[in-house]
Amino acid sequence: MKKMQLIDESFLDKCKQRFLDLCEKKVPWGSLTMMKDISLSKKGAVGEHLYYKVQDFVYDSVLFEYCRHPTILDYIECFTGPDIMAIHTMLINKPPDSGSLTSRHPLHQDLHYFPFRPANRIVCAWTAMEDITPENGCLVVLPGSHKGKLLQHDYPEWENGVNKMYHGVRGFDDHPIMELSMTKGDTVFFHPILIHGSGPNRTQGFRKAISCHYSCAEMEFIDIQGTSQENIAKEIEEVTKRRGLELNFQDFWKFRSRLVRGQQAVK
Ligand SMILES: O=C(O)CCC(=O)C(=O)O
Ligand SMILES: [Fe+2]
Repeated sequence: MKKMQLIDESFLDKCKQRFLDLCEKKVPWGSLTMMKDISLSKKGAVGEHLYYKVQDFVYDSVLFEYCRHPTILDYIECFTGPDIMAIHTMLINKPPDSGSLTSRHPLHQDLHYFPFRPANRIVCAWTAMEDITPENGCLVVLPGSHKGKLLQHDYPEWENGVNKMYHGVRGFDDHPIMELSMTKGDTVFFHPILIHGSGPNRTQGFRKAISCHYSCAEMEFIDIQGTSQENIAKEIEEVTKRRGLELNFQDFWKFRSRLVRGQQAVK
């Protein structure tokens, strides 16, 4: 589902400024995660040219307003019901590609990252923070793929390396894809099984989008042992350990989610 100019431009400009302030360390990072592009990092890029993502902004006073946007939540409620958690937050910046094509995002299903179900009660809102086209790396989707199953994900074998956590599915490169050109403020809502990704940014400008995954408050956490999600669980647990948190995959997701409407589930 795509909604035209759902979010107003001045709010998106505020988010952009927040991102720039974070890149330049003008505001403390706190519990935010700032991620560096692997090839731009090797080339010595800094600031907006280096960071491709800020995650975990549910406690950031500026960016969290996106997750609580009343119009977005009215659409989200159709999928989740009245008690809504923001579970995964990202502002994705695509700096001009260094020529190594690391600004691509491989085709994937977001459910790969989530140890809770049911999938039909999870939905992503993704808003273009500027005009986004095939040239600067728009979203690409495989229409109808949300009716499929969760597939095996691994790091793609790209010549110049792959950014952290960019796992992808294999065998879909020849499938017909749909490119989602969007103007600033346009928002897409999509299912966590939908196969999607994004192309490289071949322009000299930046491409930014802000997104939040939501779920109903009463999700069931699942044991992913013996499933295709073991590899991402292991990777996430290693990262949290390095940060001194020692959270398991399930607790990691509980820790970073926040109620945005209705009531928290009591368990
Ligand atoms: O904004 C993009 O390029 C796609 C991001 C995405 O699908 C993700 O991080 O899961
Ligand atoms: Fe995704």
